[in-house]
Amino acid sequence: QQVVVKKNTQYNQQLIDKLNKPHQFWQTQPMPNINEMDKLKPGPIQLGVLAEVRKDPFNLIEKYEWFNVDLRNEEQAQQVYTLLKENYVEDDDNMFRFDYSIEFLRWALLPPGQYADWLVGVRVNQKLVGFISGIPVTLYIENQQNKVKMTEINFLCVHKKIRSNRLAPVLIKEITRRVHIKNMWQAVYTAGIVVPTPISQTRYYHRSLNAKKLIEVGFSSLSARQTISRQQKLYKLPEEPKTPGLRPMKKKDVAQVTKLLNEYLKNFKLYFKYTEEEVKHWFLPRKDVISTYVVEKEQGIVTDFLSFYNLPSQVINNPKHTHLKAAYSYYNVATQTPIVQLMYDALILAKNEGFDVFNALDIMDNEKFLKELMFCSGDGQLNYYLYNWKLEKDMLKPEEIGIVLV
Ligand SMILES: CNCCCN(C)c1ncc(F)c(N2CC(C(=O)NCc3cnc4ccccn34)C2)n1
Repeated sequence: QQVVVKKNTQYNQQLIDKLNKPHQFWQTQPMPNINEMDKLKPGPIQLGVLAEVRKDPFNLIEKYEWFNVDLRNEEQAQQVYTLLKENYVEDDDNMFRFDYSIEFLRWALLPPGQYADWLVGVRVNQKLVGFISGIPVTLYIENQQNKVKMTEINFLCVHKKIRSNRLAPVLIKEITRRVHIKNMWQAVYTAGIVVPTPISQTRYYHRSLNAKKLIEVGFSSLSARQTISRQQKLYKLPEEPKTPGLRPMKKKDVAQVTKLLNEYLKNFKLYFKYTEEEVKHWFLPRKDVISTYVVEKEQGIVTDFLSFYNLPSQVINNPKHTHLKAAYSYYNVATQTPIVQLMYDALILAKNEGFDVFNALDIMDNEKFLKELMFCSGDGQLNYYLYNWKLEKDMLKPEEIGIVLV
C-alpha cells in the first residue's frame, strides 16, 4: 500500500510540475519565446563558443549508458528498428504507429558525410531504450546569403516503459553537445506536437488509393450517405500513368535531376542545396523505401520528376490488417508537365506499387494539386522548428517551406 501511495504522489507531483512549468526544458533552450520575438534580429540567437563545449557526455542515471548505433550492423539496426516499431509516434487515438523499416532507416540516417556519433542510443543491460538521430545538412534560410551548416534532428524515441524519467531532454542535450563539438550551432526538425516555437505549421493531406482498406483499418470513415463501393468508384484510378516518357529514375539521370531540383528549390525560403552525390543517395530508387520517376523527352532530356517514400504504419489491434501502406510525397519538380498531371501519375504509380493512401503536406507547390486530385485534409499537423535561429518574420507560410523531413 505504502509503495503504491508513494508512486502515485510521485506521479501526481510530476503532473503538477508539468502543469505549473510547461516546457520547463524548452524555456532553457535558445528558441525565441513569445515576448522577445520583436527584439531579436534575424540570424543566430546565441553565438556558440567551441572552447566552451563540454568534452564529455552528459551524465546518465545509474545503469544507463550512451551507445553509438552502427546502422550497418544488422543486430544494432534490428535494435533501433524494434525500439521505433514499438515506441515511436502514434496518432492521437493510438490506432496507428509508424513502422520505419531497417532499409528506410539506413536511407534516412546514412547520407553522405554522416557522423558515427550522431546516431545516439541509450542502453540498459545491452537493451536499447532511447534513441535520437542527427544528419549533417546545409540549409538555406530566407536567402542565398544564409547558407548554414547544421544538423537535421529526427527519431527522438524513449521506450514506453521508462517515459517521464526525463531521458528525452538528456538525449536532446547530448546530441546538441555532439553537434556543437563539430562547430555547428543550428538544427532543423519537425514534430506533430507543438513546443516552443514553430517556424511553420503545416498540414497533412491524404488521397485514398484503396478506399475499402482505409475504412477497414479506421483511417477513413463512411458518412451516412456514403458506401464502400461509392468510395471505390470515386477514387478509382487508370491502370497506367498518362505522361509520355515517364520511367523510373536511373543513375544516368543524376546530373539532370540535380539541376532541376536545385533550380526549383530556390523558390522557397527554407531549402537544401544538393550535390550529385546527395541526389544519388536521396533519389535513386530503393525497393520499399524511395520511388523516383523522371519524364524523359527527345534526346534524353529530363524535364520533370516525381518522388515518394514508403512509410507503413502498424495498425494496432485490427482483426483484418496489420499495416497501413502509406506513400508520402517527397520532392516533385514539374517544368514541362502540368503539376496536376504529374501528381495524378504519382497516384497511379503509388497505387500500382500497392499503397493504400498517398500523403502530402501543404508545403512547396502542393496546394496546386491537393484539391483537384481529391486529397482530404487530415487531422495531422506537422510543425517545423529551427533551433538557435531568428527568422526575419517569426513564421513562414507552408508554401514557403522547401524541405521534407522523413
Ligand atoms: C520527421 N518526422 C515527421 C514525419 C513523421 N510523420 C510522417 C508524421 N508525423 C506526424 C503526423 F501527424 C503524421 N501524420 C501523417 C498523417 C496520418 O497519416 N495520420 C494517421 C496516421 C497513420 N499512421 C500514423 C502514425 C503516427 C501518427 C499518425 N498516423 C498525420 N505523420
